[in-house]
Amino acid sequence: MGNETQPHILCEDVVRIFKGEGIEVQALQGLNLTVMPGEMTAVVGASGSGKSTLLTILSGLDRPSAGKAQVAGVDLLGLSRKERSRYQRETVGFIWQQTPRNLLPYLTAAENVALPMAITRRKDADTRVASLLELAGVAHCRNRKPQEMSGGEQQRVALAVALSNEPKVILADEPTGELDEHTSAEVLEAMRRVNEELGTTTLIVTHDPTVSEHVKRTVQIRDGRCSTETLRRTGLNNDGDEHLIAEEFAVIDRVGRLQLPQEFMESLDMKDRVRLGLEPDHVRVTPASADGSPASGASEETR
Ligand SMILES: Nc1ncnc2c1ncn2[C@@H]1O[C@H](COP(=O)(O)OP(=O)(O)OP(=O)(O)O)[C@@H](O)[C@H]1O
Repeated sequence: MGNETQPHILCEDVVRIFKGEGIEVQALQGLNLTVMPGEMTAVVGASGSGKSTLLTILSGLDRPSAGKAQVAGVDLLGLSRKERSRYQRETVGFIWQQTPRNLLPYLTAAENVALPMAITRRKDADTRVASLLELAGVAHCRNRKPQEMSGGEQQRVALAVALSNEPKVILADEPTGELDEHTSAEVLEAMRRVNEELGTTTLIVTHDPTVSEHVKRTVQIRDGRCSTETLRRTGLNNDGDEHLIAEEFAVIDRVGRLQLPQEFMESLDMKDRVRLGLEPDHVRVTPASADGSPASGASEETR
């Protein structure tokens, strides 16, 4: 399994620039992301924020213009063609939004799950097919072809397919994008169960904010960078009952850059420059007026 104290997903200052006729789009603008082994993380963001670009890079289908991207110790910048197909077959498993991309229409669920193992010549394929379909909650679909299954069942079979060669990391691109809320919840629940039982590191990229309710960690991507993170954990209230606690954090990178929430900036009319003050246990950020003097109501730093 390699060194499990190393991140399973590591992006450092990842930049992806698309150049067209006279225009240049910076889809990723120095993105930093670390996902440790066994974590299940959702990356959420508005349309155009760079989510698909990130997933395409992590899946080995595209390369960053600059920066470092590693998955399970594999450096995605320097992959040869052969190494890339091995990476895609054995190191990562994929679930795409469009079910035809996940499953072959003329094969049954069991045959779809067995197919990647035929390529890697696994000897335990039969028992794995049964146990993975069971784990994904679709054992009853074993002999059905995709068109004989609901959208949610197809995505859960896709999860079993993605797991067939025991990947270290599952990458899912909008896996619930074409499903209603109830069916989405079933698919996400299956993903959570797999993550808990097999410990497979899971990254879900989505614009659907309800996905956050099913994972412990949600990273918000804005303008091609990770801006905030929400961590969820269970805690006890005064009556001793368990309840969910969600805490939002700003992301700070290795050189100290962080993004202030838009609403904070608007509320205090912060633009162009701010004053920073180091306090014993926090850093103070104070708006400055255009000429550099403190904005009205803001206190001057005492020396
Ligand atoms: N091949 C490409 N050529 C030019 N620009 C691109 C290309 N792919 C993505 N972009 C641009 O990069 C930015 C990020 O796109 P990306 O698809 O990663 O966003 P997204 O968050 O996945 O959006 P959505 O949720 O709509 O899929 C957008 O401005 C997009 O127009």
